[in-house]
Amino acid sequence: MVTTGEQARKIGQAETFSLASYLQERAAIVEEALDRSLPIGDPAKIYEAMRYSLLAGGKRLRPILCLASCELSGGSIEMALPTACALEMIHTMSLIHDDLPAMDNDDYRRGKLTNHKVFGEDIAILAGDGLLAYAFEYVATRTRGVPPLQIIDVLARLGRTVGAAGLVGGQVLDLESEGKPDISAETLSFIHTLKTGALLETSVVSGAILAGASPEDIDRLTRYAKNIGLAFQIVDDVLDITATTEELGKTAGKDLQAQKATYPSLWGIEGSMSRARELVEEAIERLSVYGPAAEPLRAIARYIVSRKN
Ligand code: DMA
Ligand SMILES: C=C(C)CCOP(=O)(O)OP(=O)(O)O
Ligand SMILES: [Mg+2]
Ligand SMILES: [Mg+2]
Repeated sequence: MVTTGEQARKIGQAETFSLASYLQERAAIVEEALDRSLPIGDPAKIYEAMRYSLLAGGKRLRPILCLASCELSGGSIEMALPTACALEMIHTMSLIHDDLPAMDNDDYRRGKLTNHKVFGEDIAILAGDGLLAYAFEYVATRTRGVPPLQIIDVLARLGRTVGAAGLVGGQVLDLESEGKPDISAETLSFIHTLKTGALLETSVVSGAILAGASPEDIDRLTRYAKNIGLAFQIVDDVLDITATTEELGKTAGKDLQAQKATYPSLWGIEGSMSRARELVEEAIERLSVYGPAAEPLRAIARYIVSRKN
């Protein structure tokens, strides 16, 4: 059974749960923790490059999911905050590297020039490496109030998530699929699941593990997370076509330009959105046993399909 965290209970019982204020409040907690997590060291240049991208804004969805799932599972924000920061460090690394000329070659990210445009390709590669390594150090050295075996479990899952069995593997397949718009829906879902879904899934699951959730709860939350992970990337591909560069904070229309295999290239915009909505509805059904305490996770799932950036 799930022990409901005090905060999750309060939020769940509120008559009108406001996602906007919830996201704003949680993003502020994450923002402050990220700022504190990485002071400028020596050599200053690399720390500046790492901080430039880590603190460039963004929705902070992965850390917010981790905190929400930890609270739903009876844990506290404090327990999950180092892991939440680490998830954002890893995500930021993936964006810095994804934007490099050798990969997607993008000039803008989060409304600012990309890391390599400001610091050069050499430093951008190293800034990504630095963030990735620091993420693991940060979880290992800063997590408090959690049994060591649970911390090790989180570290192992982070490693698997970011490696060839996860994000890195997905990025390889994404690059290899360029110029092959006839790719199968199964292959495309597999690419999405690895390059984007894996980290979103680990964001949710790591929060539950830190809180000591039961295997049944971890299984339920994993199913929820797999669905929202895939839905997230489908919507990301749709937004690349329907949103403006200004809204996205990154150059719109890049997928078409690079002849990426995407959901809209296979199913069209409406077909893709209805698949994303279906996945989100299924994700929400998985949470029915939790009652009002899971309202934040339900609202985030809906937001994934309604978001504008
Ligand atoms: C963009 O993620 C990257 C992927 C994996 C599609 P995001 O929309 O969460 O970016 P941000 O962190 O800038 O909000
Ligand atoms: C998944 C990772 C690691 C980076 C972003 O993927 P995409 O290349 O599909 O997305 P954007 O650059 O459009 O954010
Ligand atoms: Mg890419
Ligand atoms: Mg890209």
